[in-house]
Order: sequence, then C-alpha cells, then structure tokens
Amino acid sequence: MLPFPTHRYPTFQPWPLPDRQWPSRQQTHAPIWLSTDLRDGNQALAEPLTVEQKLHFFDVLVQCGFKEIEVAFPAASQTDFDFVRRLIEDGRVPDDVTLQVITQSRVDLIARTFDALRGARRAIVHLYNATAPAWREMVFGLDVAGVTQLAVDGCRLIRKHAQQQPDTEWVFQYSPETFSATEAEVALSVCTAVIDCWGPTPSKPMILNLPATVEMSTPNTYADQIEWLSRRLPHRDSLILSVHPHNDRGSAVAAAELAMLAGAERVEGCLFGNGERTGNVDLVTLALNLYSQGLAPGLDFSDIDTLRRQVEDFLQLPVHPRHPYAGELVYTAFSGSHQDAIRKGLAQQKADEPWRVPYLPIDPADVGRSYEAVIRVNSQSGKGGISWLLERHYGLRLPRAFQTDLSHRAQLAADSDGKELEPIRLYALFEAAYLTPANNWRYQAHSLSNTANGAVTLEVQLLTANGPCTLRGSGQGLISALLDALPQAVQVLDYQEHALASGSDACAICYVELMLAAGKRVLAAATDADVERAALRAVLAGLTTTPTITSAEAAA
Ligand SMILES: CC(=O)SCCNC(=O)CCNC(=O)[C@H](O)C(C)(C)COP(=O)(O)OP(=O)(O)OC[C@H]1O[C@@H](n2cnc3c(N)ncnc32)[C@H](O)[C@@H]1OP(=O)(O)O
Ligand SMILES: CC(C)C(=O)C(=O)O
Repeated sequence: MLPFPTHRYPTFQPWPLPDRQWPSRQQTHAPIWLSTDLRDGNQALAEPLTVEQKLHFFDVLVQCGFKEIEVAFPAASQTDFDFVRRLIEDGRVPDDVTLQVITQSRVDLIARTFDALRGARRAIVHLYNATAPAWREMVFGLDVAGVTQLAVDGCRLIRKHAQQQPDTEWVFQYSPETFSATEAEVALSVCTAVIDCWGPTPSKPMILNLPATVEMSTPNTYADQIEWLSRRLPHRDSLILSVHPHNDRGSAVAAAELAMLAGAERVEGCLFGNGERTGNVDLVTLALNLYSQGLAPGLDFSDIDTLRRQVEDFLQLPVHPRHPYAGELVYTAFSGSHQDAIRKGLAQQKADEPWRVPYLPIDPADVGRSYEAVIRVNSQSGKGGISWLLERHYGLRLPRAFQTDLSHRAQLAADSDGKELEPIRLYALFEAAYLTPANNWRYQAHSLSNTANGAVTLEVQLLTANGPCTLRGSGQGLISALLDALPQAVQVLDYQEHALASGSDACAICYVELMLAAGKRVLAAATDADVERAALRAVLAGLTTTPTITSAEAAA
C-alpha cells in the first residue's frame, strides 16, 4: 500500500446540497422491490444459470413476493433469450408480476430484446449507458453530448419497437449507469434528455434508475445525490425513482436506506447481496431491516433457511454464517453475558408485546429460526447459557449454586475439548457431577410415618459394602428426619425440587446444597418418579460425592 494514497485515490467530491432534507425523514413504507438476481446476479457468476435453474429461481422469487423481476439480458446469450421465451410461452409469469429485461443502446440488441418479449402481458425494458467521466473517455470515447445522444437514440428505438407490439403494456426504464460517479450537472442533463424523449405521464410513468454501479462514497453522499437530482428532475410526478446500489465499500444497504429517505421509491438488488464484485444491495437485509422497524416489507422471508439453501444451491456460493438475518450464526450467542441477557429476555418476553429481547433485533421465529440455535456453549460462555440449554433440552431449572458450579466445569471441559459443548455433553457433565454418587452405598427403600405430635419418623434402608443397613430418625419433615438419622453432622443450605417433563421415567428432580463437617459444601441432585425418594437420594448422594464449591464460588 502507498504511504500517501492522496494522488492515487483522490477524495470523492460530494454534490453540493446544504439544505438536504433526507436526514430528518423517517421511512414509513417499503419501496417497490426489483429482484435482479437473474440478471445482475447471474452475470456475476463464473457459471451463469441454465434455463432450468433460472426457471426454478424465478419461482422462488415469485414465492418471496417480488412483483418486478429483471429476468435477463436477452440479447446477450441464447440461454437468456430462451429463458424469457419459456417464461412467456409456458405462461409462468403470474398476472401481478412484471418481467424486466436490460439492453444496451444498440440497434441489434434492442431488436433482439423485443423479439424475446413478444407476447408478454407487461414488461419493463431497461436501457442503460454509462455517463461518468472514466467511462465516457475510456469506454465510449464520447463526450457528454455523445453519451446523451446514445441514451436518447436507445430511448427512441425502444419507443418505436414498443409501438410495433401494442398488445404488451410497456414500461420504460433508463439507467445512467455509473450515476454516482457522474458529475451532478451531467447526470441531470442526460436524465432530462431521456425523460423528455420518452414523455412519461403521471398515469404512465417511467422508471429512472440511479445506480451506484461502483460504490464511490459514503451512503450520505449517495443520498445527497439522489435528493439533489430528485428535486431538479422535470416531470417528477411521472417518474418512479429507483436505486441500484452495489457494495464495493460494504455499505450498500445503508446507501439504499438513506437513498429511500432522499426520495428513492424503488430498490433494485439481489437476495443475500449476490452480484458483480462485492455484490448488489442485499434485499433480504433491507427488507428485514424494515420489518425490524415495524414496517411490512411486502416480501416474505418466513423460512429464511430454506431460501438461503436454495440460493446457495443455485449460485454455488455460500451465504456467510454471519450474514444479517440469514447466516447460520446470527441468532446464536456464545458469550456468557449475551447468553445471560438473552435467557432473561426470552423468559420475560410476552407473545403479544413489542419485542425487547436483548441482543436479538428480531424474533428468530419470525424467519423460521428456532430458539434452540440461539444459545451455544463454548469456553466463552457463562452460567446463563448453560442453564438455558439444560432447561430447553432436559427441563432442568438449576438453582444458582448449581449454575455457577456447572459453568466452571463446563469451562474446563470446553477448554480441554477445544470445541463447542453440545447440550448432551452439558447434561453428561451435570450427571457426572451431581447425579452420580461417588460413595459405595445405595438407597434401597424408606418408610415415613406421622407421629402424634405432628412430626415424622423415617426409616431408610441402605445397601453398603458391608451389607444392608438401616438408618432411623425423626423430625418435622422428611429432610430433618433424614438429617437426624445420619451418623454425621450435615446441614442443608438449600433444597429445591421441581417436576420434570412428563413422559420421562423420572418425574421429579431434587437439588441440595449441603454443608458437611469441616465446612465442606457439596452439591448433589437426584431424579426419581417419587419426589420423596428423589429428596432422600439427593441428600444421600451428597454425603460423599465429590462436587464441592469453593468459598469464592459460593460467595458469587
Ligand atoms: C453495470 C452493468 O451491470 S451493465 C450490464 C452488463 N451486463 C453484461 O454485459 C452482460 C451481458 N453482456 C454481453 O454478453 C455482451 O457484453 C454483449 C453481448 C451485450 C455485447 O457483446 P459484444 O458487443 O461482443 O462485446 P462487448 O461487451 O465487449 O462490447 C462492448 C461494446 O459495447 C459498447 N457498449 C457498452 N455499453 C454500451 C451501452 N450501454 N450502449 C451502447 N454501447 C455500449 C462499448 O462501448 C463497446 O463498444 P466497442 O466495441 O465499439 O468498443
Ligand atoms: C445497468 C445498471 C443498472 C447496473 O446494473 C449497474 O449500474 O450496476
């Protein structure tokens, strides 16, 4: 890289718009969407789609709810031409969907474009030519008047062909390609010439599409360009102002959003941001950004995973795991404090109230994602996430001391495994630490009877290494009777129980935190179909099991 890149990359000069209005506007509705997956997206593939693939992709786009779909550059290849014919001849275009095709301003290409569209109910013919200085000088060898003439000639020719096929409802679209790199006055004069040539009316508007063919500047600068032009264009009420942002600087979505505030009524882009170089603007992100602000996007992405897989399959390109809304990892929290907040948020979120769950911009369920994927555990995770997973998958509602203790065990396991801990692994850690007594004697049976003074007496049969043995005690309840029966001094610091999901053999779980002799704190648990047995077995399991918590952990 150059130490001083000033001369190689001159700073982009914004168009002058000191009284810009767009920063204080708010988006109130979705734009008209145009999917150019089958044209701009397709032209960016190493292996462009076949007719069959395009047909399938077209159906997917229709299912998403697109009403305008740029399906081809029909004059570019036989495949594109045949595809347009198949759509029309096989009657595959729903009545509320309009086909769009693109052409350069060349006599033969325009003629072939109209041949491809013969018999279409309604079609948008999209004419483009670049207008920015580098393209004028290096590509066309033309001055401003020359590129203006190229556009006007194309417009006239399109009108002539349209008149020859009067059964189709024609819509004209013009793009000053490289608009955002064009000088303000040049963009205005070329667009004005084309508008005057076509003669749109409010009832028969034309589409004026203003591409950021190469993203040249910050999104606010693009928005200024859109507002600057929008205010000066003739016949503004007869124009549908459209934008077509590319993502060279990684800010195409922001550029489209600000452009809409600045007056754009229509957005052209691709699913998941496919397209030339760094891609076209991602329509999924744009639409779901609107959705997350309470605006109906008019596109349906309620099964985002299926859509993502379909598109990956068509394009043979992966969608990044962190792609907004659609990536495999975007509804997943690994880090402890995020997991804790999400778990608390999900527990408190009510179905019919505004979405407030921390760290999740939308409810994953709205796009068909499951809650299971929200929290995953690795060495960066804390007790909140671990508890949430054990609750989701095994119905365990861990008391706080267990959460803290198990999270330390999980940290050690994650460090030594060197990978994510699945719920089954977490349960195994829980089982080994608290459910599996490390002592060599086992509960066999018990009997509990009430005494006249409201107390209870308890008899517990154990099987020890030396044979059967019976413990006897009495107290105000089951646990105090058991403590009375035990030969050693034991204190129960915490006792909690809850029912487990029906259908399992074990229908209750008891958790105990015990204080043994010499200040040793122990955690133990037991599951059982009978809650009394679960309680007794939990305390008995704790007497010699290894799980201990340090005083620092206990304080936490
Ligand atoms: C930004 C965009 O995405 S615009 C859309 C771009 N999409 C595509 O190009 C995909 C399909 N294109 C193609 O298959 C081919 O380019 C074709 C079939 C359209 C044309 O092919 P060819 O004529 O063989 O060649 P090629 O593309 O190299 O032609 C460039 C010529 O077109 C001219 N040209 C480029 N754009 C335009 C335009 N909008 N209007 C008129 N002429 C144009 C160039 O100046 C150049 O002219 P020259 O040959 O006199 O120097
Ligand atoms: C022709 C236009 C709309 C285009 O594809 C672009 O500028 O990227």
